[in-house]
Order: sequence, then C-alpha cells, then structure tokens
Amino acid sequence: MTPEISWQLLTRGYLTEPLMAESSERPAARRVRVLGRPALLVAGDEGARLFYDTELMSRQGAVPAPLSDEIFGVGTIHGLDGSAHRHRKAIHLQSLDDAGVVAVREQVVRSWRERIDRDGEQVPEQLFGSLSEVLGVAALRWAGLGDVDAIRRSRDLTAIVEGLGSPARYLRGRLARRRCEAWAADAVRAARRGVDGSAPVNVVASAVDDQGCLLPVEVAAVELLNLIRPQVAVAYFGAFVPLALRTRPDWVERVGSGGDALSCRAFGHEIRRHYPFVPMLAARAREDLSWHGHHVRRGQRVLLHVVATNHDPARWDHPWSFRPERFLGYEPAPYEFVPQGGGNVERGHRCPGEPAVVEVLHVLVRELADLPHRRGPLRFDASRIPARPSA
Ligand code: HEM
Repeated sequence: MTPEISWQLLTRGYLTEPLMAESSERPAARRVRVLGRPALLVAGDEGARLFYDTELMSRQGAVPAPLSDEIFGVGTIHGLDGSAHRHRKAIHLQSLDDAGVVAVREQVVRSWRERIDRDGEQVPEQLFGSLSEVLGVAALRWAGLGDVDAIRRSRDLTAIVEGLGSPARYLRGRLARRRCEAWAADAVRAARRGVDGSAPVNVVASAVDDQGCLLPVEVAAVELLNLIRPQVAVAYFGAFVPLALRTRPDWVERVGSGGDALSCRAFGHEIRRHYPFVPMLAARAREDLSWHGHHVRRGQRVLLHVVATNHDPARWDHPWSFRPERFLGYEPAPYEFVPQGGGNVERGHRCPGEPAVVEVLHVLVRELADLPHRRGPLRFDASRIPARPSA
C-alpha cells in the first residue's frame, strides 16, 4: 500500500519510514501520498539531480499552501520559477555576498560577546533559547533594523520555524508570522521613504521584479523575513554543538580557540549532515516522466528526502556516525550533501544563506568548545520536527 506521509511526518517526524533504510539496499525511489495525492519520494545524488533539474521540475504550488504560507509567507521566492525566481534570488545573493557574510559573522560575534558579558562563561541551561536570541539580535542588526524589540521578534521568528511540527505550534506560528510581517512591512515602507544604503532592508525595499516593478510591500516584507528568520534558525544546529562535542571529546581542542579553522569547518559540516533539520523538499513535475520504473504524471509532486540523502549509505561511510574527519580537506559536492538544498545556487533553489551558516556555525563551534562546562542533553527526539536536543 502506498504510505500517506503527511500524518507520519506529524507523528513520527524524521522516523517517517520510506527511504530511511540503513542498508545499501535502499530503493532509488518510493511511491508515497501527500495529503491524499500521489507523489514520488527520491533521495541520494541521483535523486537530487532529478529534483534540481529545472527543465523537469517546477516549484509553483509544490509546498502545500498552509505550510508554505506559515513558514515562508505568501508570494515567497520558494514557489517561483524561471526569470521571476532569478530576479528574486538576486536580492538574496546581493545581501549575502562575501561582504554580507562577513557582516553576518561580525554581528554574531558581537551579540555572543554581549551575552557572555551579561550571563558569564558557561553553556546556558537553555542553550537553544539563548542561541535564538543571540542570533536574532545579530540578524536584525545585520539587516539594518537595529535593536528595537529584538528579543520579542527573535522569539516570534523561532515560533514560525517551530510551526512545522504540530497543530498547536502551527497556530502559534501563524500568529507570530502575522506580527513579523507587520513590522517587516513597516521597515520596508520606512526604507522606501528614507535614506539609501546597502543594508539588506534597503536592498529588499528597492528591489524590482522581472518586469522592473518594485515588489509589493507585503512581498518585500516576506523576503526581508526570508533573510532574517533562517539566521535565527541556525540555533537548531548550534544547539547540537555540545552534544556533538560530547560524542567526540577528542575534537574539543581541535575546534576550540587553540584549534584550527579547517577542523572547525569540518565539524560544522558534519553537524549539518548528521543532525536532521529540514526533512524533505517538494517540487512538481512539469511533464509526465518516468524514473526508475515509476511513472510521474505532470503536476505530481516529487519530494527530495534530505535526511536520507545526507545519510545515503551508497555515499557516506558509516552514515549514522558523527565523523567530522570525513570533511577534512573535502568540500561536499552539489548533489550529495543537501542540508540546505543542492545544485546551483544562482539558477536553482539552493539556499543562498549556506556560506553564512558555515561561518556562523564556525563561530558557535569554537565558542561553545571553549566554554568550561559542556553540559546539556545527550539525546534528541527524532520524532519531533524541527529536531533539537532534549533532556
Ligand atoms: C539553519 C540554517 C538553514 C537551513 C537548514 C536552510 C535550509 C534551506 C533549504 C533546505 C532551502 C530550500 C532549498 C530548495 O528548495 O531546493 C533553503 C532555501 C532558502 N534559504 Fe536557507 N537555510 C538555512 C539558513 C539560511 C539563511 C541564514 C538564509 C539567509 C540569510 C537563508 C535563506 C534562504 C532563502 C532565501 C531560500 C530560498 C532560495 C530559493 O528558493 O531560491 N537560509 N534553505
């Protein structure tokens, strides 16, 4: 029988069965149902190549609207194709160019130092909450929005991401999104009235679509939030750092301030590969197609299983072990490692924030490795999306 995975995702989270086999016997694809509709679930390098083939796949309406509107917002880049998508993507790539990434890193270091000065040198009891605030303050300053209501806004941005996992959290996320879109729209209007500048809020406020028209305020607000919200979400990876360091105590010195940058980077990559965050991604077939004996009709969903791809036994040795050494001197190829999507960042939907996340994780790994008490939970609940360590 074809499994309905919507319900499984809600109740079993990352343990949703299809394609999670640990052996190399894993099938190339599985037929599933999403909200009652047939879909094809693919994984691994080959599956990712199919998923990111823009000739074959479209993103329009791929993520069910109730989910997309809550997590990303109405009119978001995630559902665009072709030249509309490329124009919108340019906003993000401009804000997250090399200088933008350096600025993200500087703001995170500053915000982290402020927290240490305030609360002292120890891993906070509630590391996830503390990191979301540190990263939220940093992201809002980076975007050019200053410190106004920064903590409350950071909590709302986290509530939006938390909305993925359960009906109660979803409702809280919708309310938080309404509040966030209101202040983001105000920020866009103020930037349109005010001074020019290179801060991301100004970049978004002055951006035009592929017809040369300014983005509607509501859409610009959604894109401004697309630049800020995911920076707060790096707290999910950051919260795994103490757990990862306890799994591999032999790496503590290598990644602390006396260690080396390459080890720190490898450790961050392995955190993004090993610990789950985004479970799967969605596209729709542009035309009827056939793949490994499965027929996919035009308009049907094709899903890329992110976690199964990052743990593909055909690609990764001991995929379920935390082994940062696998990334020493090795940068992952575009379709084998997809915690933030795969393929080409300019032409496809790969995450434009990936270089910033690599830098932020570098800072968090180094700082958390240096703190004297590396306490914190030793496990996480794999049935909860998004995952984070729990006591
Ligand atoms: C926790 C860290 C992050 C994770 C796990 C993550 C993951 C992802 C994933 C899986 C996608 C979708 C790829 C696809 O649809 O093919 C994506 C897209 C995107 N991400 Fe991230 N991301 C993170 C951080 C960031 C940051 C820091 C930013 C910006 C500052 C950002 C901005 C975006 C945007 C704008 C898109 C849409 C790209 C498009 O549709 O072309 N993300 N991200």
